[in-house]
Amino acid sequence: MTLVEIPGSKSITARALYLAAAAEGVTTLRRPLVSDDSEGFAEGLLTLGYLLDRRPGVWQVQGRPAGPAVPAASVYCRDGATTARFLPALAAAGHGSFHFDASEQMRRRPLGPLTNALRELGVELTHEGAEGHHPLRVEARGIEGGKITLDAGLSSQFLTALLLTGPLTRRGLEITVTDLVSVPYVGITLAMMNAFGNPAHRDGDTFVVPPIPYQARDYLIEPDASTASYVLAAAALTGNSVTVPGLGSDSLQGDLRFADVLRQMGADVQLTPDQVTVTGTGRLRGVTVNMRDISDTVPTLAAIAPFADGPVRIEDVYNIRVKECDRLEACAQNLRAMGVSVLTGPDWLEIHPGPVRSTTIACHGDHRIAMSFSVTGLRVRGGITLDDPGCVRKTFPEFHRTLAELRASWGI
Ligand SMILES: O=C(O)C1=C[C@@H](OP(=O)(O)O)[C@@H](O)[C@H](O)C1
Ligand SMILES: C=C(OP(=O)(O)O)C(=O)O
Repeated sequence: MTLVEIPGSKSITARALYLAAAAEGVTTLRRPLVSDDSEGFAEGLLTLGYLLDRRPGVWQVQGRPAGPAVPAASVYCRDGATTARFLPALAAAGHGSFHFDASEQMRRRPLGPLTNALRELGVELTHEGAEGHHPLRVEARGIEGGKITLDAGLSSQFLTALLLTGPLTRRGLEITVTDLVSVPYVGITLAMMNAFGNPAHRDGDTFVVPPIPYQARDYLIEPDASTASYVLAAAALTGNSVTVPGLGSDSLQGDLRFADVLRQMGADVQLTPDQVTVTGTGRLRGVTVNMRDISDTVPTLAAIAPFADGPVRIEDVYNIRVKECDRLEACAQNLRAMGVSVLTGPDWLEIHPGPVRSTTIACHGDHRIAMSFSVTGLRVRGGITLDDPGCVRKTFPEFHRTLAELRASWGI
């Protein structure tokens, strides 16, 4: 059995930073993720005038329930959709003139349902380029609050941004969703809002957020379940064993359900409240899985699928086409380049077992494509080459070292 320390959850770090910034008092965050996404989020807060002290393993944030501490700022959100979607909503609840922009990759990703909802709430917001995309300008004068409807069928982050902002409005928010993907991420949002003192809750298709202020606290960030998927998949694929401490049945993260997919495929999975162990059994069965709730792990499953004993069909994942890249096409393209037979539809892909040959993976600047196909490389003669190995910095800067250490401990 090999113990692997996985860095903190990107989603929980982003929410914790938002909640800490909006709370009354000083919050201490323990084991935050240190990566391009979370540093981009923290630097966005610094640009908005919040006070942050970042030491190894412990970040402290001085909360400001009134909103940004500066009258004007220009925030660069890098590639991070949590930064690019949560911070404009935070700024809108304050007072001042705020400009937001992001990388080319992030500029292409949708924002419209969120910015339309903010406008519906009375926020003066203009898109400077394409409508519904970064860059944008927010003239913030606080938010009164009230009832809105939202289409979160392309991204749950639109809903999370509004939920997090609800307690900063004067009357609170009632948000009715007409569609919603990535539901477990909304569960993380509500659980963390509750942990910071706001009793936000879901009532059918409506989310209710009373205008009750957040309170600062001490908060421990769990390891990232999507990041863990690579080492868990590596164990299942190579017949080895991996334990991830700090991530077990007590986790807030839906992506830990990826371990259930590995179990369904034949791996041995042991889950305790605070750790998960996956052991490969030498057998990987073909499966059909609906991954709407856990779509960040689609590339991980696609990457081990050719070694299953039957087709692997992944369904209901339309929104992976609007992630860092069109992940459905990127998975299919790279698998085909390795000689694997793949069928795709608007929201599904089906991968057929067969021999896999060495190739250069087109990462499309997407950390998950790079990390997933690095796992495939463990079973390919000659390995695989990545055209952009550095893109893993978005969520897991130490990925290549961690994988090399695993290989060394397993002798492969
Ligand atoms: O709220 C979050 O932290 C996230 C929600 C999910 O996005 P979508 O809701 O866009 O699917 C997920 O893919 C992303 O990595 C992180
Ligand atoms: C989709 C992802 O990131 P985000 O949407 O937060 O940029 C991801 O990390 O897989």
